[in-house]
Amino acid sequence: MLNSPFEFTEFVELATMIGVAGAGLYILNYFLLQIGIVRGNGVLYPVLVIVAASCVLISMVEEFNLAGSIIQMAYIAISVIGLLRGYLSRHLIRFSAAERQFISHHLGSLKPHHARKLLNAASVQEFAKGDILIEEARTTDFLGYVLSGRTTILQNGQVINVCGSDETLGELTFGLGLPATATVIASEPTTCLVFDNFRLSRLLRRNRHIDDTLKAAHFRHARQKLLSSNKHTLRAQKQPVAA
Ligand SMILES: Nc1ncnc2c1ncn2[C@@H]1O[C@@H]2COP(=O)(O)O[C@H]2[C@H]1O
Repeated sequence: MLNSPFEFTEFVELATMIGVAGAGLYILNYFLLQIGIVRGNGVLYPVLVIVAASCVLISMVEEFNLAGSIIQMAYIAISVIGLLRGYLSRHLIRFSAAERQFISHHLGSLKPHHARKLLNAASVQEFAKGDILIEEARTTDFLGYVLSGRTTILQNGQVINVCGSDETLGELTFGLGLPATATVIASEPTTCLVFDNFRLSRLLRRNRHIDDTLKAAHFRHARQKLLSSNKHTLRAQKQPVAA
């Protein structure tokens, strides 16, 4: 209880200062969001909103305002929901064995909740020996990661390379929108993680970080393929020509 008018005035001043600090925090937080320093779906933004709203709410003890209190309590509740949702999506994520194989080879740096979003656009598909996965010169919508099996890469009907497990196929057309550089045929029963082009493109448009990580993985992979293709060419050149 406040015993004297002096203490009451001090309390009012303290409450006002807390309210002003809360207002300042609201403005700062919003400014940081707009200039891209904090992310709306990160942890810092809702935490600062909770602190700011609590400060403004405390300042209303001195002069109650129903509409203002409702707004502050709603901000706190919505931020807590956002934090809970983020926590659950980060900690209750499961991956199948096939998905873990893909992540460990391609997306080691991607956070699990981002990897989950990416893999929600993929499904496991089986291909029989002789199935054509990609046709040269066509604008294919096949983007796949080989989980097991073997594929032959042909250009103008000539074998230029072979690709097996842990290799990606169709990444050039997917990234550039240009016709496929080669034909890809399953040379034995092959299992792939195949991405749904539409869902994946929509996700990458919305999430720059996943887009950058996937592109970097494709770029690294293209280098590996170039090296293996060069080896394949050198081996073919060393083979004696049949008389
Ligand atoms: N020399 C090569 N070695 C391995 N894979 C290749 C080679 N050339 C093309 N490819 C793959 O075959 C795919 C054909 O479609 P894309 O051009 O989209 O992407 C190509 C690569 O994934």
